[in-house]
Amino acid sequence: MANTSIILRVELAHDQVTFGDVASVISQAGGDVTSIDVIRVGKESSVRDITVDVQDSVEAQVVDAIKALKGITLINVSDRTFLAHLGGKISVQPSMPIKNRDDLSRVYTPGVARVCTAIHENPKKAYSLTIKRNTVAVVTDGTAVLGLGDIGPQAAAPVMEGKAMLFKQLADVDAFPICLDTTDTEEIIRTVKAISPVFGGINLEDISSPRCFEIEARLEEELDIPVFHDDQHGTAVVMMAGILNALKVVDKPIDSIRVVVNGIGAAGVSVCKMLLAAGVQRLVPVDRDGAIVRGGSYDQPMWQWLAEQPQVEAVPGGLDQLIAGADVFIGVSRAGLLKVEHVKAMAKDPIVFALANPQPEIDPELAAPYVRVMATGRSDYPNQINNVLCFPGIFRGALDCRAHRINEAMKLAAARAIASVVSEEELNELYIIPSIFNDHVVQNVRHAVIEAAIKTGVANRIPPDFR
Ligand SMILES: NC(=O)c1ccc[n+]([C@@H]2O[C@H](COP(=O)([O-])OP(=O)(O)OC[C@H]3O[C@@H](n4cnc5c(N)ncnc54)[C@H](O)[C@@H]3O)[C@@H](O)[C@H]2O)c1
Ligand SMILES: O=C(O)C[C@H](O)C(=O)O
Ligand SMILES: [Mg+2]
Repeated sequence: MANTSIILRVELAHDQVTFGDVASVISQAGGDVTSIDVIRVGKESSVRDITVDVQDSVEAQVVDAIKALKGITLINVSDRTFLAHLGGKISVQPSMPIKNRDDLSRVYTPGVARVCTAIHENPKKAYSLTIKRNTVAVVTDGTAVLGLGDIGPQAAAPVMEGKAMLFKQLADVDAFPICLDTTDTEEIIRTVKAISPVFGGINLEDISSPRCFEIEARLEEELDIPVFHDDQHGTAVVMMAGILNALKVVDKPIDSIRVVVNGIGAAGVSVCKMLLAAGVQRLVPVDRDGAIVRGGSYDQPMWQWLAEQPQVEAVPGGLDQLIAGADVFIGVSRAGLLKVEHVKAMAKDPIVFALANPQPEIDPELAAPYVRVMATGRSDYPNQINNVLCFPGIFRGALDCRAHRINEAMKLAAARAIASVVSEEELNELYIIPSIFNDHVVQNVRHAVIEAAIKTGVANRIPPDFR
């Protein structure tokens, strides 16, 4: 289902094959030629780079078809996604060049010592005299990386580097990936606290549940900088923005809908909490062993909390039974768990948010004929519900007002701000959530978050545009 872009470097013997032959073989094998670069042209042969969009499932077929052509030598196949990762995706840039000894004695010893002393005497000066005011640590232990699961800290790094890129490009926040080689709750807490002095905020990422709940709660309590588990709250904020707008499209009030949430891990718990806070009256949380039911008894404290909420249904069962009659399905679980039969059994005008990455709970093309509003976490389909719509703006706002935490009011304000970027006139089934490239998203979220932080007393600084 996923598309990849590959670059084929080929040598064509002019007397045996034409470029037209190559293009038609590629298209017959299921590839789509998107660009051609001439690398070298000789009398007898030429070398070209052919960029081809292919579905993962037919990539090998396209390559084999090219190899089988007479007069073609396949020199190399490169995958543009891998090429984009060569050498990593971020680097550190100094804020000024060191051109002479004078510069050196200012940015380094002996000049730097006076600055160190100033911070030692007044630690708050770290915000004006170091990178602290604009720097966030993206911390993972590699245990719940996208929907890939426990792939370890080293393999998690490309995702964390990607988050750092997005922080910088979208909100000018300097973020740095910290991939920890431990899954021990206490050790993670100790380590994050120990590295925290240089950071203005901590973005926890892809740490599996239930450890993520305690890690976040303890760090929030023990640190005076904001700590935000993106998979929980970033996802819930963006989901809420999407639901607010999707409900307008189908014209159903929030207190009338029945919602099934599949996958009650880091993202799922936070999604459920936000839906309840927003007024959902009928909630069905489902995990791998079936529904978490009202009145049930669970070891996991967050599941136990859910079981005590009056809006959570008491009927046991699995997705197969419980999906019937649901107005909304929210998947934050794994690929392929929602079947077409499930969607067919939902209430009229179903809303399906299949948010597992990189593969959603249902292929949007399969679901399309039966859903009214469909959203996924991916950037290659309409309605991308991804926490990237939240984390850059929410941290931009929190850093700018030096909020010591990111509270519920700030999250709800962020959700409303994201939803409001789509105007009433623009709103439709295929456009319930703005694109991450819409400049208003980060600005609106920042503004709403600062306003909420000031109102709830967590801001330690009033930014100039709020004075
Ligand atoms: N679109 C987004 O912005 C976004 C954000 C966060 C997470 N996600 C996606 O959501 C998924 C979960 O992420 P997480 O961080 O919460 O991970 P997690 O490991 O904390 O939670 C996953 C949960 O799914 C449950 N699960 C597994 N198999 C199941 C099944 N067959 N039926 C029902 N539940 C099942 C697990 O028991 C667990 O509770 C991942 O695919 C991730 O990529 C998407
Ligand atoms: O990384 C993403 O694209 C979203 C989310 O944080 C996830 O874990 O899937
Ligand atoms: Mg994540």
